[in-house]
Amino acid sequence: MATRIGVVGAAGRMGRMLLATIAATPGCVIAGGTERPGNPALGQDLGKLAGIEPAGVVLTTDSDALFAGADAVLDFTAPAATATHASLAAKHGHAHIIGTTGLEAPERATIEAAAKRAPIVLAPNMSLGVNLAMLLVEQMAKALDTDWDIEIVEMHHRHKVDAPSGTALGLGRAAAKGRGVSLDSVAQRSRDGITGERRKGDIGFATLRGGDVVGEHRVIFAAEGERIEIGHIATSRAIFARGAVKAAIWAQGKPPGLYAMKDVLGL
Ligand SMILES: NC(=O)C1=CN([C@@H]2O[C@H](COP(=O)(O)OP(=O)(O)OC[C@H]3O[C@@H](n4cnc5c(N)ncnc54)[C@H](O)[C@@H]3O)[C@@H](O)[C@H]2O)C=CC1
Ligand SMILES: O=C(O)C1=N[C@H](C(=O)O)C[C@H](O)C1
Repeated sequence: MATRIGVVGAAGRMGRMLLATIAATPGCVIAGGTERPGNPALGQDLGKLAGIEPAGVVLTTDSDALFAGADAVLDFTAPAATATHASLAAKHGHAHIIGTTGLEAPERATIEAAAKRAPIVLAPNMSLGVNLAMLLVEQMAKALDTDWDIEIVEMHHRHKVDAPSGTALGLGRAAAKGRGVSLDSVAQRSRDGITGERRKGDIGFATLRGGDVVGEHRVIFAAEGERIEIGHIATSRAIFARGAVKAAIWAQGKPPGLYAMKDVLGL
């Protein structure tokens, strides 16, 4: 039996890439796709929307029906929409794969509650490279003391609405974990004006936005006389889409729970 995978936010940048990736993955079929009311692509064939062969399923606004009929739903939308979708996943007990970033405490709480009734994979970055980098950053932060200043630089396309990126914050959480502290207690999310000297142990973030940059991240460990850098450059959204489809297949038959990409990738 094929794995039936749906996509919410199917007309978005990631949505279209996800549709094409599902169609190209052996053993998977497009179960459906949804968008917000008023989206000009509503009623279009999902294959056509993704620039591939017709899929015989059209774009609708009915996310409830999508969660009812799909084995897994991929969600790269926006925080409020993702919280609503998590409740639908809980209602139907079907897998929910969440890539949406910019989630705040209320949306996270809804997702955690939903994960008691459905398997949910939540990851700010679904690429193998970034998830490996997160593990390396944790190990490095554990090995290096606070004489090594940690700074995280990211750059994304001009349309991105949240900052710092979910991945940058994830890398920051990995570094904080390595140091045995909470990120909230050491994060410097931006700097401006007379900031005073750098506080020892802080983890700093710098955000760049421009053009069509898919996603670039650099974690810098800077000490007196030397510097170590771990970087990742995404040149195609296909890396995120492949990770999401892998997560959807992996989640089949898993008990309800909140999972991370490192569970999916076995890292
Ligand atoms: N975890 C990961 O690996 C990655 C995460 N992202 C994240 O995914 C999200 C989306 O990114 P993009 O595709 O670039 O944005 P986008 O703006 O191109 O697409 C989002 C789509 O979701 C739709 N949407 C919003 N509310 C909806 C609702 N209630 N029902 C159905 N559709 C709805 C929008 O109309 C839009 O088409 C962002 O939070 C981004 O940071 C992006 C790439 C990789
Ligand atoms: O908005 C994007 O495009 C991306 N968002 C994710 C993030 O916030 O980290 C992942 C990726 O870098 C692309």
